[in-house]
Order: sequence, then C-alpha cells, then structure tokens
Amino acid sequence: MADEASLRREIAVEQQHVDRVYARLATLRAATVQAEEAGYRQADVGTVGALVERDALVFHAARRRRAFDSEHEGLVFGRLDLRPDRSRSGESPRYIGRLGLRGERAEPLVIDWRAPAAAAFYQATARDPQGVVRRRLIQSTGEKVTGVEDDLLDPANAPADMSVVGDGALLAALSRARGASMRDIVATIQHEQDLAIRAPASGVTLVEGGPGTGKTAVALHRAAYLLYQDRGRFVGGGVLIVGPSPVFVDYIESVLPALGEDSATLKAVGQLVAGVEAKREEATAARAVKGSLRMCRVLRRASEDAPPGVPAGLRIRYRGTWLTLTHRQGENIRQRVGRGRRRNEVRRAAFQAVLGRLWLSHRRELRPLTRAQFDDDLIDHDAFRQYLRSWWPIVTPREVLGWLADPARLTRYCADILTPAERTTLLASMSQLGELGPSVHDVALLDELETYLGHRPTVKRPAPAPFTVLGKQEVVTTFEREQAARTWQRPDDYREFAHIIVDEVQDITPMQWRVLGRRGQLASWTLVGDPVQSAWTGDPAEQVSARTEALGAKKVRRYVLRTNYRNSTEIFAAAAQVIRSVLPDAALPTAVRSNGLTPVHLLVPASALPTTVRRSVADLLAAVVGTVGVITPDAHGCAEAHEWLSGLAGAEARLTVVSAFEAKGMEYDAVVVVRPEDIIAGSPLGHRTLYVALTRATQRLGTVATASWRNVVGPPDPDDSVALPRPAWSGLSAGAPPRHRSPGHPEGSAERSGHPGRRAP
Ligand SMILES: Nc1ncnc2c1ncn2[C@@H]1O[C@H](COP(=O)(O)OP(=O)(O)OP(=O)(O)O)[C@@H](O)[C@H]1O
Repeated sequence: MADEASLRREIAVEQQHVDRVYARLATLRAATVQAEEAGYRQADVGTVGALVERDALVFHAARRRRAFDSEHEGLVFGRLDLRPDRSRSGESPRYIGRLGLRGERAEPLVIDWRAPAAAAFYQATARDPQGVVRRRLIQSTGEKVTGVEDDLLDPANAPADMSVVGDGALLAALSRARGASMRDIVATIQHEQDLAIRAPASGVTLVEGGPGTGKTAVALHRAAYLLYQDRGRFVGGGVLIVGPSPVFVDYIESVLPALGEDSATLKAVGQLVAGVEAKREEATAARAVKGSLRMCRVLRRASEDAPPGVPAGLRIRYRGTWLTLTHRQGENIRQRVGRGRRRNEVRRAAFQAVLGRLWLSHRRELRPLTRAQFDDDLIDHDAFRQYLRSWWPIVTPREVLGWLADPARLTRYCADILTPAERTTLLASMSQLGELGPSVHDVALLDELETYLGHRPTVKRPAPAPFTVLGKQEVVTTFEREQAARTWQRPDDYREFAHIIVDEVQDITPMQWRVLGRRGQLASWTLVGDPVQSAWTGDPAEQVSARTEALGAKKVRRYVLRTNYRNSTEIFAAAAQVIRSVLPDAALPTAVRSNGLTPVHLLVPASALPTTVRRSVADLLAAVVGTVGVITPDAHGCAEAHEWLSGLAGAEARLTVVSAFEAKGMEYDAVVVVRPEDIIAGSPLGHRTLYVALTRATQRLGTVATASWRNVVGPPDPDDSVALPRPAWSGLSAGAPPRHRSPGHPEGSAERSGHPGRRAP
C-alpha cells in the first residue's frame, strides 16, 4: 500500500501531463477556429477550385472544433507504462482518454479509448500483460487530477523506482450515488466487457449476463466503438438502439453524447412505428396473445375483411337502366382482388373489377355504348363514386386494429386460431384501444398490419432542388451538409439501419422480432439480455423462430458477463434466493461489493400499506443521496403509490415510481418493492419479475408486503457463490436498529426469515 506522500507525488506527475493536454487542446481549438475562418475566406477567390478548397478546409476544421468543444470531464483517464521492448519508438507512458490528441511534434499525447493502441488498457492482465508493466487509472474532477489507481501487471519488468498506488477506483465508481441518468464507464470497463465491446461488427454479437453485469453499459459503449471504427458505414446507415421502455430510453440517453457520439437513434420498443408513442404495458396474458405469431393470421384476416358500414349493395340509375351489384357480388370481388394482396394498393384494381362486373351484367341493355365510355361515365357518377369510397375505403392500421374490439369480428378472425380464454383476453385488451390508445404490444400489430394493408397511394411531389436539406436551400459547404445530416432525423419508417442493438432482448416477443427484422434487413446486430429475467410466457419455440427469421443466417458470437457491479452482495443475495426457488440451476453473477446493509422485508395489514410505504420511502430519501425507486406490481399500483407519496419532502427529481415491468434495465440507489406477493402472483413468471425488481438497487432495498411471500421462496443453493441473507433484518438507514414489529402494528412487522440457521456470508 502506498503512503500518502507517494500518492500525492504521483497525482502531481499526472497533473503535469493533464495540464499539457488541456493546453494543447486550447491551442488546437484556437487553430481550428482560425482555419475555419480562413477556409470561409477562400470563397472570396471566386473560382470553383477555391470553393472546393474552402469546403475541405471548413469541413475538417469544423469537425475537429466540434470534437474539441465536447465536454471533457476526465479527458485523460488512463496511463500504460510499457515494457521498453514493446513501446513504439520509446513511447511510454501511453495515455488513454476520451479523444485522441497529438502534440506539436505529432507525438501522441492521448489515445482515443476506442483505438487499437488503447485496447491493452482494458485487456491486459497479470497473466497476459500484453507488454504493460503498470496500468494506471487517473481520476479527475474537471481539469484537476484527484486520484490514481495502479495495477502492477508485470513486476519482473518494473523499474526499481516505479510506484504503485491506489485507492480502489472501481469500487469507488460502483459505490457512488446514482443520478437520473446512466453514466458512461469508459475509465473502468472490465476485461470481459471490453471483449464484447470490441467484438467484430459483423453478424450477431450476443451479450448475456445476470442483473447489473453491465450489459446496457456494454451495449452503449459498443455503439460508440462501432461509430469510431467505421464511421462512414455506421453514421451513414445508422445505429438503432432499442430498449424496453421510454423510462429506460430517458435513463440511458446521455451516455453516448458523453462519449462524443450523437448520431445513434434510441427508441423504446413502443416507439418503433411512425407516429406512435406507446407507453402502456399489457398484463402478462395479453402480452402472450398479442406477442404470438398466431396474430399474423388474425391480422391478415382482419386486413382482408369488409370495413364497418360497408354498403349493402349498389343500385344506381344510368342511361335509363338500374345498375345493381349485390352485397354478395361486392364481397366476392373483395375476396378475389384483395386476398393475399395489400389492400390499399389494389384499390384501383378493385374498382376496375366492379366496373367489369357491372358491364358484364348490363352491357346488353346499354348497347351500343362502349366499355370505355361506360367506365368514363361511371367514374364521374356521384352515387357510384360514393359507393366505391365506402365499399373499399383507404384504411389505416389503427382503424383495422380497432375492428378487433368488435366481438363478432374478433370471433370471425380468431375462432380457429386462439383458445376461448385467449379470445376473451384479446377482446378485453382491444376494448381499451379506443380510450387509452395503443399499448406497447399493439405497436407490433400496427406494424404488421401496415405490411398487409400497404401504403396509401401518394401523389408524387416534385423532387426537392439539389442542396436542399430539411426544406432549406443549403448555401455552401460540405461541413454544413454534414451538420445538417447530423441533425437530420431518419424518417420514422427508416428500415436500412447498419447496426441494431437490442437491450433486454429476452423480452422481445415474436411479433416484436418481426418489427425489428423489417428494420434490420441490412444490419449487423448486438443483442444484450438475460434469459433468467425473461417475461415471455408464450411459446418459447415461437420466440426462437421469430428471432432466427429476423436475424437471418448470420454468425452468432456469444459473450457472457459474470460480475454484478450494481447490487451490494446483501441485496443480490436476497434476489438470488427468489430466483433460485424456481430456477435452482440458473447461472447467477457474483456481486462484488458489500455494504453491510441487509434488505428489510415488512409485512403489514393492507390498511397500513400506504403509511408504511410512505414511511419507508421517506427513510430511504433521507438515507441515500441519490435516487429512490418505488416498484409496484402494475400501472394501478403506480397510481396508488403516487397518491401515497404525494408531497413527500426531498422527493423532487430523486423519486421515481415504476411498475415491475418498467423497472427493467433501471437502477436506483434505494428501492422499495411494494406488494412483492402480487408481483409473484401476477404472472407465471412472477418470480422472475420479482427478481428483476429486487435487483434494481445499488445500496438499499426494502419490500412492503400485505401477504407473506417469503415462505414461497425456497432455500438457497448451498453452493451458491453469492452472499446469503443475514438472519437479522437491519433498518433501512445505516446503523438504525432492526425493526421488529408485531403483524398488527400499523407500521408493519419485519417478516421473519423462513429459513432459520442459514449460513451467514
Ligand atoms: N466496468 C464498470 N465500471 C463501473 N461501473 C460499471 C461497470 N460495469 C457496470 N457498471 C455499472 O453497473 C451498473 C449496472 O450496469 P448495467 O445497467 O449496464 O447492467 P445490466 O447488465 O444491463 O443490468 P440489468 O440486466 O439488471 O438491467 C451501472 O450503474 C453501470 O454503470
């Protein structure tokens, strides 16, 4: 262990380099501003050559300025001391940072963390030092170095005067308070994570791991890595990142900008279809029905059906003759023209078929009229046009989906496809569409319907003038064009992403896989998830086949993350016990950080639930500096909790109430899980959902139940590598005495452990 003096000395050494880097950054920035201005002046020369030169100058200068302008908290965060025979032209130490920068003599001052030369910072180990003698993590606040943390990887090659100092930077990073947004982990990416981040871009990269193993962090850093590695391809084609909910997307959205990347498209699964912003989750049973591939047949039938209010038939007077078309004839034409075709795109063919049918029936009475004359006349005939409009209107996916709320139609479409129970579930869910709008799972149905209905035929608009971007005439330079491209939003129905990253992939339903597959026909993929956290209660084989269909025959590379960086050992032990009770053999990650605070499980009468939850949350808000999450079984539970917690002091911006499903991917410093027994009972995979809810907390965890639930959780596996719960329940606040109250006490009781004599960690 290094003493204080050597730590101070080493900090001073690094401060010198950091100062040099910031000074260089300021010089380069000033130079780029000048170069940009000089570039613009080139235009005064007036020749085409000068204009091209101007474009090039301005483009490069402005791109560099943009990089220099980014926020640079912790600009230099790593240093590698290399073995003399492994450093190029004596280049040691090698500094690693958020961007690459060279000095006046073009010597490297900092290397971008994504460059191959930086890989050893993340990958070198004592067993395989890769030429690194000492790896140093540099911690800063603004431009001031505040600490260093060393790993001596190759002691045999260390010079005698090399200091090794450290204060546990990774643990410090893991223990710090969480805010409303996720932070990047660029300085402390671990070896197994780095391998997944730097995996080749092609094919499918599958990253699996339990809660808190950094899958989301890896996915986001991988996006930044790919954008750096092959900027042309990935900025041009686009990188799409898909998360489970809008809450989650808000939570992760600042990570990529902090890494200097702002071109990726972030969407929740409920936002993948143009013009729809679905947030509403469905109950498990409805999710299973709506997510099933069987819905394709149901929707296909709906898409081919007659619209509501279709006219009973046609009867119009024309040249002294009654032209008639019965309802049945109309429906026969519908079947013949529409079956298996895109309804909105074959409207003209349907109209022609009606004219043909009428002509066939009445041509004798109409002699000597020609067919062409007949068509021309009828198309202008008001009553005829009126009939066609209501017989074959343009329909939107939303309208057709709404038809499923009609019991008679629903039975017609699904009688031989869904069970009676499934039909009841679907009908109940669809009847909410009108009032509440589409749910997250309706989005996949809308996208499917769009492929069956086709697009409304559009009138071609004249092509915009060249150099028009976002409707504005572009005046000058390549840089401006690039700037416009950067802020240019891909159309909502864009389907040619170069790479798609899907988080919480275990929950993607078969129907959602179809949506993703349509957007990734040209894409390579990164999929991150945890099968143990799956909420899919439908047919697993359907999920596999839909996923295979979406990904095609691409090669799959699998990476497994095994360390839980989020939860304290105490919290993860409680969660592990829940999941072990249903999946005794599941491979769970290992939590690495203990804080001595065991979770508190309270059992109260229903009447005491509001006050107990309020009290628990107030305790937690006082005990942690960061965020507090309240996790309830469902949307109704959220509404209740909001009421119970209204006006709570200190809650502003720190308190979030989410349903167990919305909690996916989220994390908070402290968590209260309300009515865990209902989370278990709410779905056949209820234990898994509760496991997800219990693994959201970094520091403190409490549960408030109204019925005993811990007795349904089986005994832990004795070989379990995670720490097991302590027999006593400590208070929510550090050092607070254990709360033991009788079940009748209005504020609840600490529920007794069902497993006395359990091994302490
Ligand atoms: N190498 C690391 N250095 C510092 N913090 C890390 C590291 N890896 C992960 N973390 C932190 O651990 C927490 C969990 O990470 P993340 O949310 O990516 O996990 P996850 O595997 O996606 O979890 P879940 O499956 O439960 O949603 C985050 O706060 C993240 O910043």
